Amino acid sequence: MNHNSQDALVEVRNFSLRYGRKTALDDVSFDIPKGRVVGLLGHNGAGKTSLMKALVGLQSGQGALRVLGMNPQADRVALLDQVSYIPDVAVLPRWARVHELVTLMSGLQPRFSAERARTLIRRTSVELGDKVKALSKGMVTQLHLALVASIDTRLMILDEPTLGLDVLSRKAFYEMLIDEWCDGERSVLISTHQVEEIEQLLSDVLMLDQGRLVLNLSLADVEQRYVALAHAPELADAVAAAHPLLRYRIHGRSAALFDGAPPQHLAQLGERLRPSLVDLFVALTRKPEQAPHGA
Ligand SMILES: Nc1ncnc2c1ncn2[C@@H]1O[C@H](COP(=O)(O)OP(=O)(O)OP(=O)(O)O)[C@@H](O)[C@H]1O
Repeated sequence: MNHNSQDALVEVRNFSLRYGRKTALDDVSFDIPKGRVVGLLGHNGAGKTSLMKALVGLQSGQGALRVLGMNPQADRVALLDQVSYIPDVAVLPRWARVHELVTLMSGLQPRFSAERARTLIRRTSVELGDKVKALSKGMVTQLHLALVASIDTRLMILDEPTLGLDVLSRKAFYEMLIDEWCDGERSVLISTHQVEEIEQLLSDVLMLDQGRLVLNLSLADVEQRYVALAHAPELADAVAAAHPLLRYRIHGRSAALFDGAPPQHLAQLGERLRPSLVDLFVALTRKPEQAPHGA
């Protein structure tokens, strides 16, 4: 995602963030242009939440951040009005009824459209007369998305929004996000551990590994750059000698993942496949001691 910074909604340059002696983000740089759906992937503790908090000015660090042309630390109040942010521990007031939340938001948020919120809530299984405390976890998440998507902003930041939801609720959440939010102008940055589910939605991917950005690529470029090669088991030694990033199995077949084209003699003997984001994630973020001793 190295685009003309003029239309970047987010610009991060050499950004590091420490908690005491613990480095949570280490010299991270990337842009998010408009119209993107960017997945932020990383193991537990990789720095995803720290990065998202920094982008909305809730955490400070060293380096340069610009979000919607603003400095998140200096312009935090103005920025929080213009970014739709759902933190990982999002809570809605339990005592309220849904229509009361809509009224409350209208009073608090100048860019909030109550009419749009009611329309979006009608898409969910939540009723306007329901009490928040009577809703299931999945319903609360849908409601939260409906409320946040009714704020007219250009950037949505979602920190593990579907944590704890079943597969149908997750699907409903993502459908609403794509249908109601992504219009080619707005962008969304979304962190998740459910890599397989979100892969089809993403235009770009950022991978963090222990605070370092190990991948920043569009999905189209991922496909160009990385090659998965399914091969006969007899070729295992020859494949290992070519130093793939990962040796694993695809649909029960031996396979290897290469950064760039595999050597010609191997490419001819194997079948080139599209690597999945999960496989790439594993390859780029595993610790050396986790490397298998044979595929
Ligand atoms: N308030 C804090 N004080 C000290 N260390 C912290 C604090 N918040 C996070 N950390 C540390 O910073 C690192 C990054 O944490 P962060 O929450 O950003 O990771 P994450 O990728 O969001 O993880 P998860 O997927 O588990 O939510 C971790 O090592 C964590 O222990």
